[in-house]
Amino acid sequence: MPCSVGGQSLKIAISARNLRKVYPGQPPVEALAGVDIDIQDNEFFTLLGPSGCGKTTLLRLIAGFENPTSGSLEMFGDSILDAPPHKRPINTVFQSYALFPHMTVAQNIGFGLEMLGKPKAEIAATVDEMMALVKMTEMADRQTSQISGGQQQRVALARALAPKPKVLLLDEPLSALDFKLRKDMQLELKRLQSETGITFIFVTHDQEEALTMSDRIAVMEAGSIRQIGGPRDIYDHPAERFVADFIGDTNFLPAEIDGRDGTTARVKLSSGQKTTARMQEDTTPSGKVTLAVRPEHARLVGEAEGLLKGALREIVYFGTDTHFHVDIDDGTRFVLRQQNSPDTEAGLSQGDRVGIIFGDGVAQVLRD
Ligand SMILES: Nc1ncnc2c1ncn2[C@@H]1O[C@H](COP(=O)(O)OP(=O)(O)OP(=O)(O)O)[C@@H](O)[C@H]1O
Repeated sequence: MPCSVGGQSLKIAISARNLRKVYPGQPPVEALAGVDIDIQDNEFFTLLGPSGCGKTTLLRLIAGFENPTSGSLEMFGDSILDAPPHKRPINTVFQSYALFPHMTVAQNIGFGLEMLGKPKAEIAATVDEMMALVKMTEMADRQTSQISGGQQQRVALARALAPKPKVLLLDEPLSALDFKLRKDMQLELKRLQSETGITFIFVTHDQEEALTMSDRIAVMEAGSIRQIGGPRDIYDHPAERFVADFIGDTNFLPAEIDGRDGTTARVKLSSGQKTTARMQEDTTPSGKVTLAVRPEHARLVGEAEGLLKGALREIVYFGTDTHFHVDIDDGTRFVLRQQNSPDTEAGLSQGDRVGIIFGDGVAQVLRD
């Protein structure tokens, strides 16, 4: 199913409409509550959300390990609901790599191809290609019980990529790795995706991981998708309180809508000062609203210049940056994060009256 974004024709790899999954039980669990999603061919797409929000269920429906209760699910324009898992050009990498410990690296990578009955020469060529791709050629003859966790992860990836699936599903594949290895593998996965051109659908509950790796992110909560967008879009312009809260730290401010021009709203803050804020195209807020402002997007100034005014409550030094906690006069707490330089904090102490400013369009109007 082609569609057009910015004049470019894009193919949709996976498309779901009103996809529901209810697990039977007492009471039944609605794991997906009507999901609409279009995942483009060749993109690194991430499903992000807290534990139990339905990420794995959505992957399992796409893979064919579960059937939906209702709704449609298409791959490149054709329904896949009647296709069993092995007939879908989709492969999955799980959190537990599920490698065969008594087989070598090369045998593990070639195993799926052998099951598919591919000719020996083709298997050998693909295994070589995959080992080079994940940089494991030198370990071809090692048993997978004799390699490290990070290397096992590479082998699991190579094995999943070997049959050249059109879509690769990755269910928290980095969560068993330590911090440093995880960082390295994040970059590695991104490289693998762009080199192979395969659509990656990646599941994580780690917001930083999602922001680092993804072309687009779907933020999920309680079986629903709350927002889909690029990392910057999701971070700088969260559409609702859940997204703003789940991804990074945010200040929430009461305000009143004073007019609108497209996606720009004129707003009046509790101090009576006016500024402009961004809003989603599909919302029509009026009257009292809540704004979100990231701590690093605001600056401390003298009280007279402030859009908001208040008293400095706490100064917390973090090495690279300092957090300033301000009790605003309307009773709310505002936290600012400023990068440290030799003159940061100069002359400021607890109890001082201060002003807070942020640029036009920096604040985001949240959906109710
Ligand atoms: N086989 C099942 N039978 C009954 N309920 C299930 C089953 N699998 C998942 N659930 C429930 O469905 C909801 C969604 O689960 P799912 O595993 O999709 O969430 P998740 O976002 O992947 O969570 P996590 O990050 O913890 O893996 C949860 O409430 C879970 O308890």
